Amino acid sequence: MARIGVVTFPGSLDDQDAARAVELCGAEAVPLWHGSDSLQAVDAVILPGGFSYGDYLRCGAIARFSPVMDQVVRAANGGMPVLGICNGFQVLCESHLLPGAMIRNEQRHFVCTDQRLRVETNDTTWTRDFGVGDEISIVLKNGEGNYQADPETLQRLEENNQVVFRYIDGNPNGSNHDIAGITNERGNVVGLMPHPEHNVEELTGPSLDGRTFFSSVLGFLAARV
Ligand SMILES: NC(=O)CC[C@H](N)C(=O)O
Repeated sequence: MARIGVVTFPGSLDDQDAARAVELCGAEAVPLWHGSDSLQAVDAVILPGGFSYGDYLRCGAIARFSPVMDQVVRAANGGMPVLGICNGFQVLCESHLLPGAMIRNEQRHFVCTDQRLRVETNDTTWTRDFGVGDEISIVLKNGEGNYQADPETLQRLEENNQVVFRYIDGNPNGSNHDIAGITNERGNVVGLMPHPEHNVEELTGPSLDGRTFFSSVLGFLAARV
């Protein structure tokens, strides 16, 4: 059975939900403490949502220096699948595994909503089971989700097909190019502001679109063995 590591930083909020989603989708969730310098032989890593280190400084700016992140960066650069959800996406940007940065939402309010997204590429480890152009609904809940990058970076992301998700039916936070999620050039590292781990069960609905992230990575790992 595939082993998916879920990192817990001080202030992580959604690590338990991410672990539950991993198990519902048929893998073993392996808890990884932020102070550990071992990834415990996991096959993939999820950096979950929350308020790591209390969101002091920019969100994710302190978590980046957690000992476990040295291992995550090394593994990601070696091709391991890594998914950063919301605060996890912020940590991936702060760690320079993904380009750009997040600033406060344009309207200066915390946003909590069922957000419509368009899938822009399925050429990543975490989106291979989606169709390009699929429109999905995933929970969005953050205060610092306004994705910013310089014009050259935005152009490179667009030209390389590294924009993975775009907000549709309105931009909720002012993100450049309506960007909700991006990937690295290799497609193994994906970060997004919405929370797929909250869209995996009928009970909490409204969609089950989050499951496709987990089926995607599990399919990738199964094909690799
Ligand atoms: N849900 C989250 O992960 C929130 C991330 C971060 N604390 C923010 O408000 O932007």
